[in-house]
Amino acid sequence: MQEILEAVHAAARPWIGAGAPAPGIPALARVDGASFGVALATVDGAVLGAGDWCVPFSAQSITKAFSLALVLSQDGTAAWGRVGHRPSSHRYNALSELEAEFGIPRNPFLNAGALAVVDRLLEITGGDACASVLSLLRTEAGNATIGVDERVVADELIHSDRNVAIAHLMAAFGTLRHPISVVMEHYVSQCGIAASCRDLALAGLFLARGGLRADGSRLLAGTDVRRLHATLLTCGMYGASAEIAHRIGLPAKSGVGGGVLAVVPGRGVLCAWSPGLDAAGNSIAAVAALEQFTSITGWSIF
Ligand SMILES: NC(=O)CC[C@H](N)C(=O)O
Repeated sequence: MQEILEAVHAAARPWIGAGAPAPGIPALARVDGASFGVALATVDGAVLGAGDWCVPFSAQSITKAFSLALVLSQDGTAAWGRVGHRPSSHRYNALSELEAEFGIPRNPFLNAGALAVVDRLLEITGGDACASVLSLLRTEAGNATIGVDERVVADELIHSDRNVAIAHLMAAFGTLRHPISVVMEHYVSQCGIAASCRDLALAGLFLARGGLRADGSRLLAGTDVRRLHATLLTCGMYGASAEIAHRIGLPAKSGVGGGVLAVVPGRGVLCAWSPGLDAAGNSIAAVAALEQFTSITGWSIF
């Protein structure tokens, strides 16, 4: 497997540096565009990687899968009453679809959907939404040093007009229960969590284990894991989700920090990272790496 990850790194090399950093978060644009890492954590306890696989980067929207898992663990099927599970062809921070659909976000991985999930998580945790996501990541990854990059958070709060507009629109429709400033603070802090490919692959293993955490306790029921996987496959890579399903064939979640997390149910979790993004907001080199990995190994849900 180590050789395969090295081959994946080599195959991704022509794509490293391609694309652009996320617009509107200057701290992300300062990350070295030549960075690349890929990690694999397996259900039988192996964790390995290539390139910058132990370097922390801004997890951004990858954290949306973890906050959703926490809400699903509490609410189960009822979670889907506040947020849909249909794909969107709009950008992750679009407003028009939300207005047309009466303030109910299409899916939990759009910014609107993630704000609705954070709003519910604030209720569940008694106001500690971001801390609960951080704690889940730290415990599952076995790394207490995973933290929030406050420079990224500060930059994002300065450039948050669009997300604040989304929150106001949802508040106008009655979708949010907490003050907009509180929801925004927790959402942006959650997005600002910095973790490495290694950390994220380990932290996501409960998805590959059918909902079981590292200590053997159950985080999610089987039905909720299945629904989370289906939503990742169809919505996790934004407007490019169908294209990515075609290329990689795994439930996956990207973030504008350049990371992509992909789950191989029953086998393990992959995380690839490289900062350059395509127009949909997905890392070009990370997607190329995951495509190469599934082509070599045949690990796919199809
Ligand atoms: N796609 C992403 O990773 C978007 C997250 C980013 N923090 C935002 O709100 O715009």
